[in-house]
Amino acid sequence: MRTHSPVPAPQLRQARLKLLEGSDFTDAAVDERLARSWRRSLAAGLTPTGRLAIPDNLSGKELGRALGRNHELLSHSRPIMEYLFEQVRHSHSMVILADNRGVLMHTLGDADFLGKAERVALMSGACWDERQRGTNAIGTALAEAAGVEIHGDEHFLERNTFLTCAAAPIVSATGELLGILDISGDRRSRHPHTLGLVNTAARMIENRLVVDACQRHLRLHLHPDPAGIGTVAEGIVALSEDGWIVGANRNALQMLGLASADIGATPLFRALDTRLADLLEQARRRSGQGLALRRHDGMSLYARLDGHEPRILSVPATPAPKKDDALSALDTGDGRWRTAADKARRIVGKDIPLLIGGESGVGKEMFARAAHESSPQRDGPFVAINCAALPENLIEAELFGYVSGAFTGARKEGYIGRLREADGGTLFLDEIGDMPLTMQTRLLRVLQERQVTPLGGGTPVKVNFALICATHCDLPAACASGRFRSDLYYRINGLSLNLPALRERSDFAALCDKLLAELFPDLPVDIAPGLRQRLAAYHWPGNLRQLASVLRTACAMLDPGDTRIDWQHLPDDILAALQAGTERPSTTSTVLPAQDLATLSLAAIQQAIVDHQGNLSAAARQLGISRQTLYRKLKTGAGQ
Ligand SMILES: Nc1ncnc2c1ncn2[C@@H]1O[C@H](COP(=O)(O)OP(=O)(O)OP(=O)(O)O)[C@@H](O)[C@H]1O
Repeated sequence: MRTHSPVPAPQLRQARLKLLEGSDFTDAAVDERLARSWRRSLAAGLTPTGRLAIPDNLSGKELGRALGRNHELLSHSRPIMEYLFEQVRHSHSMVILADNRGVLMHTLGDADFLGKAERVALMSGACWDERQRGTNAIGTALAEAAGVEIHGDEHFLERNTFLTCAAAPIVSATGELLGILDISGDRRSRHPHTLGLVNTAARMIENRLVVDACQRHLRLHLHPDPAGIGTVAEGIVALSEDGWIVGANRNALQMLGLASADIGATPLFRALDTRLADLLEQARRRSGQGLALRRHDGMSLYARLDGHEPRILSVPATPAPKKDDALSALDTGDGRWRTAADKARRIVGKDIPLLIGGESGVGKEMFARAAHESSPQRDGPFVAINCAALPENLIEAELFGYVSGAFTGARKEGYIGRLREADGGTLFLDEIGDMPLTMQTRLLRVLQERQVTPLGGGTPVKVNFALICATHCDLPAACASGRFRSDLYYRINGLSLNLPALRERSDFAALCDKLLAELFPDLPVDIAPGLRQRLAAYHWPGNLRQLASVLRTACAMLDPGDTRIDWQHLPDDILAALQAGTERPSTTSTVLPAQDLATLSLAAIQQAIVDHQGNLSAAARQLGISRQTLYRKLKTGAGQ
């Protein structure tokens, strides 16, 4: 556990003996970390010459699942492990990747050493947690969350003392310990630079993971020396659209004086003497050249800005004060969503109609309900009508009601209609752009006169409701082409808000946690970190509705007692999309070009219809969209 020359074996053996006798063994031979590790080994019930209590290799099936869970880590580590192996080839060594439980995932080794290694279970599926194998580089690096070298007799178990090992942790963009990279070899092959080599390789893997996980974010590549940017020593910071640090590698945390717990909880301006808007302005002025930054203590840092330009800069750089209402209960941290909620809060109860735009499934109806529940009329009814789903010949009767015997098939006692049902509460007209023109005229009259006349005559009845409309379509364009009455458009558009598509949101992880907590309030289900990153990069044509449906299905696939969603639990269509690489590609914009998106959506819809032998309802269910939405998307080439 050192970078200088190893301590002679007899001295170490004597210190270990003292430990076993319960006397003080700490002296120059045993550094602090090694002493801690030996004590942990002893506390786990191990003795240096004792036999392993339980055979701990994972079965083939368990290993397969572990490999699935660590898919991202493995795919980024493999090329670097191969490179590393080239450096140590013919030195009786092997390169090992272990997961965050110490289970060996992948090994590359010299043939002559592999046989020896297998005898002590240095092979895929074996677990090298300290509690099972005593002090060893992999287990101890995990326990200490730091790079360590364990040489010869520093190993707690006698059977492992022929080894020399150096291991370094691999940490995710959000500070989670993902696994351990290790070089193990015959103790005679020890090289003083091995730990440095492993540490560097682990940082290279981390940098790849951070860039991959934060593809859709603006990234700051930092170093105190301009020449350090782009090297393994660079710091990488990912920023949300509203200027919060949402990911970072360990180099960056060190450069900014932050801890991993600060990721997601720190705005950029708290770490650096700049705000996101100033940074972007500087980047624009210096077009492509490096940026000069300063920490609050005056230390200079140089940076390069990479990734996507935020689309919205007008969001507040500090989080809005926590509001205890139904809208804040839906707030999972996205800047654009929060801005929309703040605006909605200002108009509720003020007789200003709200018009909510956004793609299908972004949560327009949930937003409308929450706006109602955050309003003074929250104790009144919330009446939701989907204008696209109502058959044209029934819509009039449904909305305005009718008197007894108004038409064949009408209820004997008549019907007051949905508009009157909303009296004293909120009327939510979903897909208002799909309302037939004749109906638009009647609705406009109701909104102007504030009274409803039922079909078949009868006296007009006063109504009083707050109005919220939602649409996926471009209403100004519909007005221009005569499909929507512009006087109605102005009447319903007191305040218009656009909710962001899921792929544009910066709070994917928090959103998943919220959905999972809602689905399983009593079970702490989570998503394997690698998979979560890939899901975050997917383009989600069905938005939150699709995400909720995928998580629901994945949860249903969990074995009893399992609480982690991984690749094998995903529905086939998502799995295929992720494997085919149809996640959001890293373009220079946070949003896919509309044309590409339409093509992808259409392809996904057509595939779903084929998968379900033409059954549109089943295809819509699989995609997590309504049947009407599926029809519409087919009609428009998946454009809206
Ligand atoms: N904030 C949220 N938290 C949790 N789940 C949400 C949220 N918003 C939406 N969802 C999920 O997405 C589904 C669709 O939401 P909603 O019906 O509000 O979307 P929409 O934009 O009105 O869709 P459409 O345009 O197709 O009518 C909900 O049933 C719910 O499962």
